[in-house]
Amino acid sequence: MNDVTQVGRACEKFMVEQNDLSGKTLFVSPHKSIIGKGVAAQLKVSSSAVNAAFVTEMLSQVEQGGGRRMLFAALPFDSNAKAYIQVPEQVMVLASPAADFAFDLVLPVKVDSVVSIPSEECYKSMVGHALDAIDAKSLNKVVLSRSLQISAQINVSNLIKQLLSSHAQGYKFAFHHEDSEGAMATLVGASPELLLSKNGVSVTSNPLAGSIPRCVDPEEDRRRAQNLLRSTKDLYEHELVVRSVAAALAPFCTQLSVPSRPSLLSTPTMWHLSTVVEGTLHDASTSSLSLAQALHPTPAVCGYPAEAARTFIQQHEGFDRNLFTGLVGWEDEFGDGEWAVTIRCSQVTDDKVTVYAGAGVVSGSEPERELRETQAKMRTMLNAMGLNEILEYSEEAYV
Ligand SMILES: C=C(O[C@@H]1C=C(C(=O)O)C=C[C@H]1O)C(=O)O
Repeated sequence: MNDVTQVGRACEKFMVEQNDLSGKTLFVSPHKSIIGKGVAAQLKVSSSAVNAAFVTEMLSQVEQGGGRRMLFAALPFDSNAKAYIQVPEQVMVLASPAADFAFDLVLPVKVDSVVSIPSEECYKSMVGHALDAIDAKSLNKVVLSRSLQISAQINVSNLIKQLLSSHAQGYKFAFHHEDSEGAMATLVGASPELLLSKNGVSVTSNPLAGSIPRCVDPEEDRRRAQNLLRSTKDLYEHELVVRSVAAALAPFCTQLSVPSRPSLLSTPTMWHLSTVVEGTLHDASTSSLSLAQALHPTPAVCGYPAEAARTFIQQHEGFDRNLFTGLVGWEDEFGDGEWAVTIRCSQVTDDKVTVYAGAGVVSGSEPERELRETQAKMRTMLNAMGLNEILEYSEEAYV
């Protein structure tokens, strides 16, 4: 693989110099940027058919310029839905750009219509139903989401540049694919959540759960963060996720380190409870994607118990999550790779963009606050598109 340090800030230069990033596949983590040009092979298959042997076979069949052979993939929330795999003709591995370069972008975007599916009122009543199911002991946690379907023409290249310049941390991605209606689409996002990374025998997962929107007033912002760290409801919501991640990784590991308390992680719009789980694999050849699939969907995006939560989501959400709350990332021919949870993202087509967000519901959750949480999470994408005015947002809910 290219020496990331030698390449230095070449990626930043690359990003700035390119007028159009829209044709390229990107996965930019805090450490390195993987950029794919051209398409040597691509597949759209049922997610349940994707496994390590499948990926090895696909990589072995293509010619690829660059160092190690690599592929990108995006897998859906639902294992019966389609997964997308793409082997680029050429791959560049570069240092990640510092997020302090500015773009004079975001031209006004003309919005023809905005529809929330489900509507905000329906979202709140769905949270109410979930609380009834939790009271009745049918489940402990369910993550409920909604989508904003916006008729507008979004410049994907500008959107990616905005996300790169405003999110130094986290995982920025752009993945081009043919959507369920056969239209060209791009999954674009800046996810704060690492499902799994694997390098040799080392594995890391960084589940997030338990969240509160940030505040422009620094004192209030700090107060919210401290309240989150002490919130029994959020600590419980978080613990369910960490337990499940640790249990899924344990069979593959000789050693696993799981901190006993979460720490805080921030994005420009949110505070999250965060735990970094680190392990050592029995077998260095276990592929990153197969490990990521063993974890997915964690209770951070589905719920607990998983089956009851999945059924609740199918019966109530009323829209197709598709790649939202799935996973996106890359893997090389040795099985090393990085997989982010596809949250804080949008699906962009020629004339439409869909923005998604969800929130975990446990005993003690309140419908209005969960709705506010989805609004704050949607701001990651809306701000980057220059559509900050679309949602009415009230700070009052947190005073
Ligand atoms: C579902 C989303 O986020 C997930 C839910 C979280 C929560 O409920 O606290 C936090 C991080 C994510 O795991 C989203 O951002 O849309």
